[in-house]
Amino acid sequence: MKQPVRVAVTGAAGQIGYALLFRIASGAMLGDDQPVILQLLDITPAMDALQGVKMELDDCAFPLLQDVICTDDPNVAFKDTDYALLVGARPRGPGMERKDLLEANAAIFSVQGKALNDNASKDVKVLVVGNPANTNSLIAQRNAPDLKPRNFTAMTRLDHNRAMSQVAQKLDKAITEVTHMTIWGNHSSTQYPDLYNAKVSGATAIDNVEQDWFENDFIPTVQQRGAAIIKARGASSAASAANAAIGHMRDWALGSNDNDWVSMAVYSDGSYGVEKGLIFSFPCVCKNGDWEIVQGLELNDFSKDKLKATEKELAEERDAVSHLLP
Ligand SMILES: NC(=O)C1=CN([C@@H]2O[C@H](COP(=O)(O)OP(=O)(O)OC[C@H]3O[C@@H](n4cnc5c(N)ncnc54)[C@H](O)[C@@H]3O)[C@@H](O)[C@H]2O)C=CC1
Ligand SMILES: O=C([O-])CC(=O)C(=O)O
Repeated sequence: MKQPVRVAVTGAAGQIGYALLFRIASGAMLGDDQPVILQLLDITPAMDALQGVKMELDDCAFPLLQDVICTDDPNVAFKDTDYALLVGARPRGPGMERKDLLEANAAIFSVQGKALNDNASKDVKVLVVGNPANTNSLIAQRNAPDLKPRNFTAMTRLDHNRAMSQVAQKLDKAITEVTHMTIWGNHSSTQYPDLYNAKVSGATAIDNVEQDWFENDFIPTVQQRGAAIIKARGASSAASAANAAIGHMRDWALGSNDNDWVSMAVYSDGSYGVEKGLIFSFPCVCKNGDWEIVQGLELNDFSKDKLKATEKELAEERDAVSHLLP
């Protein structure tokens, strides 16, 4: 039997939390031989609701779940944690862009970055889900000087999965036929879902769809999918977001599929000309508990323009929170 690992989840009493915790406890994230201790953080007024979630976790009698800690103190939630899923943040409503949440949410991530720095395992793997996810991840990273910058990531896996699904449905193919998808940049309406490098049944995806569909249907559909869900459901995506978080962490911890890659917003090392230090979504492969940016992909002028636009937005978001970046 492996030693248990500690998994901190913030915003654990919220709607993504409700779709996420049971899957972590079941082994879907870290494997069905890996015992877990859940360390759940929410704000003080949510403690009753969080206790209710803990009661339900208990009532599942998950063999891998060794303990559940519920707290409103980030220093307790992040104590010795090996994985941290930072979900707790306000969601947007209709008519808002995700960056409109910066003012409400940014401060949360400076506090939590410091608490991670002071309490977490030095190898903690951090995934930021709360929006605007890339910039919140940057804030947490910059407030955690003793941790490795590459251990702070943000979630674009949901966009990646959305893009795969759009292509599969358009071409009437099984989802497993769609590979090598890339979301470049920000988890926002400037993100660039790239079909020049994606493949369908091994062939270049862009060659199998009309240019007009790619530019005027596919790209805006993927960019605006979060807003479409808010409009339809009256609440932002939750189960699909939790599913993407499971996929992101599972691949990072256990390795991504051979002969494919995944999209992860990670600390830019300057690859593809992207400003160093931004948390930017790239194509990544994961092995041995680490990620690496896929190098050498071709970017034509169209793609380069799209990368520049989303990079510019990320730089603007960063500048807007400079007071939180030590
Ligand atoms: N990156 C992505 O692909 C996606 C990101 N999101 C974002 O995830 C976030 C959470 O969404 P939902 O679960 O639907 O929201 P929710 O409102 O249902 O839950 C958020 C939870 O966070 C808690 N919270 C607020 N401040 C906190 C703090 N300082 N510390 C700990 N907990 C805190 C709240 O009390 C609440 O329980 C939102 O910002 C949303 O926009 C949602 C979908 C996809
Ligand atoms: O759109 C939102 O605000 C929630 C989210 O990030 C998504 O569904 O991609």
